[in-house]
Parts: sequence; structure tokens; C-alpha cells
Amino acid sequence: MSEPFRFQLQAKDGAARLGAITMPRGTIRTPAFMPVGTAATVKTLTMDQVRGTGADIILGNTYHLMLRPGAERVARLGGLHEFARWPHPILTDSGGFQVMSLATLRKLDEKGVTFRSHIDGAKYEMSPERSIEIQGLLDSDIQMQLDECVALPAAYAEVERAMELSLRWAERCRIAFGDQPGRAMFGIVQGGAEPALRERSALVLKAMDLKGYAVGGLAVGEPQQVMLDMLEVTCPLLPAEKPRYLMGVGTPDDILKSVARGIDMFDCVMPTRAGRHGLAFTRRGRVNLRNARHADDHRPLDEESDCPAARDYSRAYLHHLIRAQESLGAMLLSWNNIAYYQNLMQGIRDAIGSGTFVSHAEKISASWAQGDI
Ligand SMILES: Nc1ccc2nc(N)nc(O)c2c1
Repeated sequence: MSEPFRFQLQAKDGAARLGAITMPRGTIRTPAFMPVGTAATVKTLTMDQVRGTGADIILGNTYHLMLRPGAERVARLGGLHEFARWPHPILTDSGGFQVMSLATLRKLDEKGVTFRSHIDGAKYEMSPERSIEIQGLLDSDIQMQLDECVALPAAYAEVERAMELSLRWAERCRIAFGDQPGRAMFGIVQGGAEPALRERSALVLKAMDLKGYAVGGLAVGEPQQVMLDMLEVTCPLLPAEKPRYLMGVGTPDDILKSVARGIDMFDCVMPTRAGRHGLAFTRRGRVNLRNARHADDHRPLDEESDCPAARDYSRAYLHHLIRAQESLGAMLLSWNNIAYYQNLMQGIRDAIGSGTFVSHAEKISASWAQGDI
């Protein structure tokens, strides 16, 4: 087998990068958008639909799957790929972020996090070592270190404490992960909106020589400009030959601006969550299908799309389904939105490859300026 985990940089256009991550389960073309498959499902879609949109990799969540159906059970059933019928790469988040945002009665200390399940109140402990063990039981291809993400704005001392703890947990995860050919463990840069803390976090993680690096602690309530400023501080400090993953981002505009600052991988619930609430992303801007003005509109969302949800259904029908709270409405709009995001990424990859990323990004942004159409 050739190198079991290989990131090839294929082109650059300013700080934007075109690349590919080759793993045993497949190749991930970057810049990449990872549909979020939190509970072993990209909500409302079959994995064939997800694959058909062009997705190379999906995201799973340690926190949700350890609570239900349980990591050992998923392992007994052949791992997450077999369980969810997705034979391509999967990246799993480590759980800390979800514990802090979803669990109750949670406590965090040097050992790890202890919490009660938001599902049935059962008590759990999760150390860095247990998070890596769970991700291994899930048979995850790209595993994230356990970290502590601080909501912004936050005091410098609080951001520093969480960043230093995350560095100590990164080392414990690195040791627990060991050497697993064909799999990778990514570190997560923390440091809030503090350049000095971002720099320290990036440099200490770089010295660990990990397979890839996530930028965490962003998309947690800060203005977009603060997020972009932290990317300008962090990305140049990370090794150019390793993939960079901005966690939890974002809108199409966030993605364009973050690719321009050197990010290779993204994940966000935006396309699926917005779809379930009736919001469609299209090449000409966003369409809120809850709005009554669509009730008699026989046009599809995008007659030129290769996604049946965008091409074959009238806005009137989609409006009806959403207003009637029919599950087909959530499915069709989620499908449309994931396809939109994958087409956005393909356009970005093509533009970087042809050295036209800046003008491409301007054209895409201008197309949205038409607002709710
Ligand atoms: N905005 C986000 C989303 C997910 C995250 N996951 C981890 N593990 N850490 C973070 O800082 C995140 C931030």
C-alpha cells in the first residue's frame, strides 16, 4: 500500500490551496466540505444521496454515538462505515465540544470531562484516552483530539487555561492514538481571539508532527472578522504540507473567505439544519420556502442543477411540503443544500486549479447579493 495517509498540495492561488488527502477508504479532494452525520446519519438523507452530491467524507460525533447506540455496540456491528453504510472516509469529532454544548451537570478537569447524558441523564466520564478509544471503536478514519473550546468573548486567562489544557490533552491523545496506519489524528489549535495564544497553540501542536491540524475555538459567537483575523494569525504557523480543518464553519461566505486564508476542510450543520427549516441555498442566493410568495411558483430552485431536489420540484410544491411539515420537504431541501455546498466546493477547487480563485469568489458573492429570491 502506498503511504496510508497522504496529503498532496496540487496548486496554490494566493493562500488558497488545492489538494487531496489519500486514505485507504478513499480520496478527499480539498478544499472539502464534510456533511455532518452526527448520529450516524446526515439527517433525512440516504448515504447514496450524500455520495451523489459529491461528498468525499462525512463527519460523525463521538458524544452522540457513545450515548446512543454506544461505541462498543457500533464496534460489534462492524464499525460506523458498516453500520451507516458509508464506505468512504469518516472524520469524528472528539466529544468535548458537544459535551459542553449539550450535556448537563458537566464538569471539566485535568482528567477529562464528566457529564450526564442529555438523553437519559446517565453519568459518563470521558478522558482524552477514552475519546480516542471510542473513535477507534467507531473505526473512524480521522480522529480529533479531545479539547476544550471556550465560547467567545472570554477573558484572556480563561482562554489561556483552556488552550494549555487542550495542549496537554493533545499529547495524551497522541500517545493513546499511537501509530495506526491508514488512520490519522488531528490536533486542534485553540487560543480564542488572542494572537499570542493561537501562536503558542499552533507551534506546540506543530512540534508534535501530527497528520493534520484543526482550527478550533471559532464559530462560537464571534464576529466573522474576528474568525478571519485568527485564521490569518494561525494558518501561516501550521505546516504547509498538512491539511487544515476549520471546525464548525460555515456559511458559503465564511467558506470562501476561509479558503482564501488557507483552510482545506470544513464541516457545518448549516445546510442540513437550514434545509429542515425551509431555507434553500441556490446559485442566485437564499430562498426561504416558508414564504407564501412561493405558493404558486412553478419554477424549480435551479433548473440547471444536477441535483433532482433542485431541478425537478416546483417551489410551490416545496413551499407546500414545508408549510405542511411533511418530512419530504426537509429531505428535499437538505438534499438541495448539501448539493449546493458540494457544487460550491467543486467550483472553488476548479478556480484554485486555474488561478482564478479571487475573481471566482467575487462572482459567487455577487450572485448572492440578489438576496432572498
Ligand atoms: N465551532 C466548533 C465546532 C466544533 C468543535 N469541535 C471541537 N472538538 N473543538 C472546537 O473548538 C470546535 C469548534
